[in-house]
Amino acid sequence: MAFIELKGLTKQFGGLTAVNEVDFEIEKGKITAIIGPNGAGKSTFFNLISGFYPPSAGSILFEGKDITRLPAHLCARLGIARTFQTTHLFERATVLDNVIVGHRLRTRSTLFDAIFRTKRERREAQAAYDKAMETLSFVGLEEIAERPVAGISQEAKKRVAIALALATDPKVIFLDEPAAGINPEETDDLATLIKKIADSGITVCTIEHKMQMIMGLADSIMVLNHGAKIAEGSPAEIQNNPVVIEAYLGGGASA
Ligand SMILES: Nc1ncnc2c1ncn2[C@@H]1O[C@H](COP(=O)(O)OP(=O)(O)OP(=O)(O)O)[C@@H](O)[C@H]1O
Repeated sequence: MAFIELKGLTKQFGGLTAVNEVDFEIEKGKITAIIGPNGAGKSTFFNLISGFYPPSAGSILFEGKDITRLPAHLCARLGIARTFQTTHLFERATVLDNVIVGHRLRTRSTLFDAIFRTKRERREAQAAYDKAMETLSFVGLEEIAERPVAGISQEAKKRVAIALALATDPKVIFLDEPAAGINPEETDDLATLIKKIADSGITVCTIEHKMQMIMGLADSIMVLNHGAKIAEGSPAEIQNNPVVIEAYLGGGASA
């Protein structure tokens, strides 16, 4: 049984087919990258597998269970987490409070518990705090836990976004362009963190434009172009694939 199996995955927006009959498997414990030229359908594909858009056709199996039409919050409960752009963070809240929100998704106190501070609510609040601190330590942000997000670097914000997803104890984490907008040295540091996540047993699937980073990091790569899968394989196979080179260079170029 494949860990995640996609069959004929398709998404249409009006007359435009953004993702076109993609068959793909994501292997447990590995780092998989989705790449492709601008407008290839990467973000749409990402939104389909993390439950943010229902597909127009096709199916998604997670550990053998059909999750094709499962909404995002229920996908999260099964262990599927995704990051959002750093613009989704609460800038005026602390790093720690941002991550606690991620953990709370998984706890179950009702409004009654929250108002009357029941034992269960207090227990859950403590668990959320402990989990957030553990996650911040994992991503290397323990020392700035009490700082407002507004005052930290862009690279630290990227780590907060990842910590938020990790706080839900996922089996798989989907990263949306984790290295966009940061410098080469920070990109290397982030690649080290992504490797650490995979080494801890969490499957990683990432969209990224930074080719050099992906080639050194991914176990396998899937290439989308005009919504269709045009190649998949190891970084070496993808780098030497003439169809991929053609898609990126627009044909004709001999580079
Ligand atoms: N919500 C939407 N409504 C209509 N069209 C959309 C929507 N989202 C994406 N598209 C279109 O689907 C196609 C694929 O877009 P998508 O954003 O998935 O590509 P991408 O590979 O992520 O691009 P980029 O690398 O530029 O972010 C594009 O033509 C885009 O205009």
